[in-house]
Amino acid sequence: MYEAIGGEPALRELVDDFYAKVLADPLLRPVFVNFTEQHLDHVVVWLAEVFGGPARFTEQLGGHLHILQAHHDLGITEEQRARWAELMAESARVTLPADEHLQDSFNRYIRWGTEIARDVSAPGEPYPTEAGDVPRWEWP
Ligand code: HEM
Repeated sequence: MYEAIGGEPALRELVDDFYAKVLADPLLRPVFVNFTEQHLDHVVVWLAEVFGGPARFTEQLGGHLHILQAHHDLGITEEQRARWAELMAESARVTLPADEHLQDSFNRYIRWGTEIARDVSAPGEPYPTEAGDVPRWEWP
């Protein structure tokens, strides 16, 4: 799927387009008060690994455990999760190949991933101390 998407350059375009939308969104902007350019790089590396590209998130950025910890205690509401997924779908439509199965598969991953982010971020959830491997999304 990484190759079908267009590799890292396509994911970079996707993520740039997406975070411009996120930072302009009244519902999401408050969640991203500590946003840095590095965040963009890390999300590109994460998505690359999930979709079958290089395992750099596992090797260099702390793997699955780090991403769970990064969302701890953010208190992401269902409304924020849904908006995040909606903006990501919009960005995928304009930056990724217009292949129906690819777009569907991408959005199914996003739904799954945002539900995990919402759940791990809930107030009172314990700080994550263990996690499995970074998931690899199967496609088609
Ligand atoms: C598929 C779903 C998601 C993916 C792949 C993802 C990806 C990431 C990654 C890779 C990081 C770590 C960045 C770093 O190491 O610097 C991160 C942090 C963060 N994510 Fe997500 N995320 C997802 C869902 C969400 C949602 C739904 C929200 C909120 C609506 C959110 C808000 C944040 C925030 C605020 C941080 C920064 C935390 C900090 O200050 O360090 N994420 N995300």
